[in-house]
Amino acid sequence: MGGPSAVTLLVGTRGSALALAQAGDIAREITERTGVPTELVPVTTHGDVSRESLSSLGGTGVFASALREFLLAGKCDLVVHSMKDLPTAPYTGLRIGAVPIRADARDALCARDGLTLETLPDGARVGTGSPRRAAQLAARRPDLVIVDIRGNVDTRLNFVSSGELDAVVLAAAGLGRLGRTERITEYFDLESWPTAPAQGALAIEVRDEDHSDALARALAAIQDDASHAAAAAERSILYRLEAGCAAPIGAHAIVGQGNVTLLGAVYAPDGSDSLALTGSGDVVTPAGAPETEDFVSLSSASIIETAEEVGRALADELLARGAAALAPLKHN
Ligand SMILES: NCc1[nH]cc(CCC(=O)O)c1CC(=O)O
Repeated sequence: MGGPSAVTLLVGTRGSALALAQAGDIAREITERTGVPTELVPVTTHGDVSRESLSSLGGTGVFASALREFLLAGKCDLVVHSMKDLPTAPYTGLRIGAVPIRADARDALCARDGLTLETLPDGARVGTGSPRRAAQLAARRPDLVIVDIRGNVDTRLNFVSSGELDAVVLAAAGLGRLGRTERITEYFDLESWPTAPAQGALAIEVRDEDHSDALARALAAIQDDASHAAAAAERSILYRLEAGCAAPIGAHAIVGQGNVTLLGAVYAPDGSDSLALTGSGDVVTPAGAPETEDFVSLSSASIIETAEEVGRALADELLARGAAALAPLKHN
């Protein structure tokens, strides 16, 4: 075997413009920070080619499974997922090796003529494929006509340019990665409009047993503990509720020095009711330990575990207060 300089890390990604943009960013960052060469390997998934709505596809895992099989088969060394599209159940043989610094977690309105949610005319047509966004829209503006749409980011923006819809709601992160933020007419703040668990975060998935030196250096170079812990806290709500990425659930975590705070909200699909709770916990790190590589990974694991515990406790509280009666939570 050659040394790390003889290895090229193969980065598996979906073939959509958004997936290629984010995987390209990660591949470039790995090479810049470690000197390890990287190469993108696009894989087509059922979620990319299907014209069915996200809710009818079932949501959970339609984008992830082809990539995961590709990785397990050894056809690439790591895959880049939008973390919000990644099912929360552990996948045998794979693990999340790193979560890089999270992008903007907010949702954004892209409306015609600079309109905002408040200034859209009565009965305006607003597109989204997400039951959570539909519920949040209906809660604020019951008069809106919510249209179930699918397609990649540019396809959805085109519904507005063509005049077919008055507005669409999209993730600010995706718009940013594609250089489309000039289409945003309003950002929704996370306290009143929490978004999908882990929205804006990427998950780098690797094979459990792959401990190659080049891969370990790549993962360490892009890992961001606070982003990982925040996304993990939000996702553990979904995991505990046995819900999928299509469930009408919003979450927003903030991981600061020594503390994690978490907001979780469950919506009735028609927006008529919702339940929002907050929780928090102290982040435990082994105090005074030297900053060795072992210390870094030990402290990551401990921050992430604490964050997940906060998410589980919040999910239990949501259930105790009737979340399951508000919305269909369990994925199929
Ligand atoms: N559901 C599709 C999807 N998956 C990831 C993103 C981009 C945002 C992100 O990386 O979290 C989007 C588009 C959107 O929701 O507007």
